[in-house]
Amino acid sequence: MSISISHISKSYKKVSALKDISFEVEAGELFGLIGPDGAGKTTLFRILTTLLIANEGAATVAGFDVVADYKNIRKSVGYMPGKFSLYQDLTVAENLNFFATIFGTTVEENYDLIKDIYVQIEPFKDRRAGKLSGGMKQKLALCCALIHKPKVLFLDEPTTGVDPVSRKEFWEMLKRLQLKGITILVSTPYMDEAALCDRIALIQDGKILEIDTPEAIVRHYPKAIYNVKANNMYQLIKSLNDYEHNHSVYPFGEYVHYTDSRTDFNPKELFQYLESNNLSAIEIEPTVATIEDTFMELAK
Ligand SMILES: Nc1ncnc2c1ncn2[C@@H]1O[C@H](COP(=O)(O)OP(=O)(O)OP(=O)(O)O)[C@@H](O)[C@H]1O
Repeated sequence: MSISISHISKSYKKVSALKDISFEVEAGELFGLIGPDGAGKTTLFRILTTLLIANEGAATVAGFDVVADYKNIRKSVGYMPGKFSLYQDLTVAENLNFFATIFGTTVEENYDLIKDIYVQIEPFKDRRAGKLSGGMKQKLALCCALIHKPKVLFLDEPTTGVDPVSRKEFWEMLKRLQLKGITILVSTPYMDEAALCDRIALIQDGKILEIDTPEAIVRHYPKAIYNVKANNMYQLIKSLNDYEHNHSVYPFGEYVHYTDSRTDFNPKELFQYLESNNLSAIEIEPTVATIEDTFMELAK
């Protein structure tokens, strides 16, 4: 077991950020914490990386208790916070050397681990970190979090604000790091990234809604789901929301995802209803649920 969290709660005065959270992450797992802004992801990361103390509960990381053994945890984990936290006035190379030095190691000693990532930012090694693009900053931050060869890597929303190509590359890098035996806990508000994890925990308002593999989470979706389209998106959503039999309605790309409250739902009936609401070019097709659908259903 690489991370074990048992009944953790944390409040900031009146705000209850985490409410009785428990789950475990296996050694070598790529585990995703999926939830919207304010769900409590950063608070949990800060507790696990010993920067914050929980009000209740206990947790261990790499076998060490987050309170009693905090010094050992700091040596064994890498943490990439959500906000860029490297030294903006130091160059790429200086930042990396700095982090290696404070962990009592050298860039050369662990170069193998970061090589794949570092070669991409090496052409800019003399550029100040503050002057890098978003994707470059993210790669440098990842190199700095890895430079002491951590057993467990914590990545808090590493792809927020990063372009789609860099996001894809980043996840490919994570998969390669996982193959090197590093346990990874990564948080993201992007549901498409959830599918790339071995297991995920869906979190909202400080509570875990479900924990499972992405495939199983989608399989547990309880309803038949439909892609609905028409000539006027705004009017379509309004009409569906007004439809007395709707169970859920929300925009999903160019479609609206619709579920019906009845077990004997007939799409033709809905078609006629939409027509009577002056909509045209209507399409109603069954579709498969995504993690986002499951999240919306559980969060209802
Ligand atoms: N230092 C603080 N003082 C008061 N409230 C806080 C503090 N830090 C976080 N909170 C509140 O705790 C809740 C959880 O915040 P947290 O930052 O852990 O969520 P998050 O899932 O990481 O979201 P985000 O991506 O917005 O940071 C939110 O309601 C937030 O406003």
